[in-house]
Amino acid sequence: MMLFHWNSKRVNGTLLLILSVIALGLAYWNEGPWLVATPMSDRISLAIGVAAVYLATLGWFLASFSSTPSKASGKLALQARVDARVIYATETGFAKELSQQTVSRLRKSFPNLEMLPIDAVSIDSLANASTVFFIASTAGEGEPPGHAVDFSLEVMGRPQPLTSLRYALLALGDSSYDEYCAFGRQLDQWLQSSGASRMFKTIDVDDGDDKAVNQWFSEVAKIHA
Ligand SMILES: Cc1cc2nc3c(=O)[nH]c(=O)nc-3n(C[C@H](O)[C@H](O)[C@H](O)COP(=O)(O)O)c2cc1C
Repeated sequence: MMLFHWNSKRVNGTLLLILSVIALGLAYWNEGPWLVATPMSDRISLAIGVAAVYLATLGWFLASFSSTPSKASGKLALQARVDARVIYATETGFAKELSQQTVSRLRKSFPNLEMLPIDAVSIDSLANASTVFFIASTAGEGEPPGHAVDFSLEVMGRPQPLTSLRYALLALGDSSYDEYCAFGRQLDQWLQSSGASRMFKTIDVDDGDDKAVNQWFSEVAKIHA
């Protein structure tokens, strides 16, 4: 379900709309020729008063939508912000196995971490996630695993708005194939073109290489909500 979020654009837009309605109302009220003269001092005081009320209202409005959450709502807000996932794309199961191990190592830092196969991921759920750990293998001749084909065509078909997403990627492959880690690389490129930020350099795993897998776990251990 999409929730309505008050961001600065919406706040500014709402204020502009309110001010435009007020301006139209005042224009109607002031029909007839406009008086061009130096305002009297009581008018100047009134204008300063109105400006002060406007600024105070604006300050209150912005503060109420962007301030630190109260204790009661803090837990909920934190959970919404730290929406972390481990997403895997696998042909023969290795990426899923590594995902399970990744989840158990990250559980303390990300209590609400979710593990998902890539075919269960929509662009909305990615855009709403703060942190994603991808583990993706390559199949065929440089192709995505079978359950990742729809995602690669439909979601990765063009850059998406993922600027608030940070990610890490473990690309599984075998350098004896011409298209080494091709799907992992496509995924990485697409995430970059979508504005997501890489938390650390993408790690390639050549034919299950333990050293690369251990490097992944040590990098992952440094990541916190
Ligand atoms: C039929 C087949 C095709 C593969 N094609 C590629 C490939 O094109 N490029 C590559 O880097 N690795 C390729 N691999 C290697 C796998 O990506 C690698 O073994 C990986 O660890 C498998 O992970 P998974 O079990 O999660 O699918 C292929 C493996 C198989 C069995």
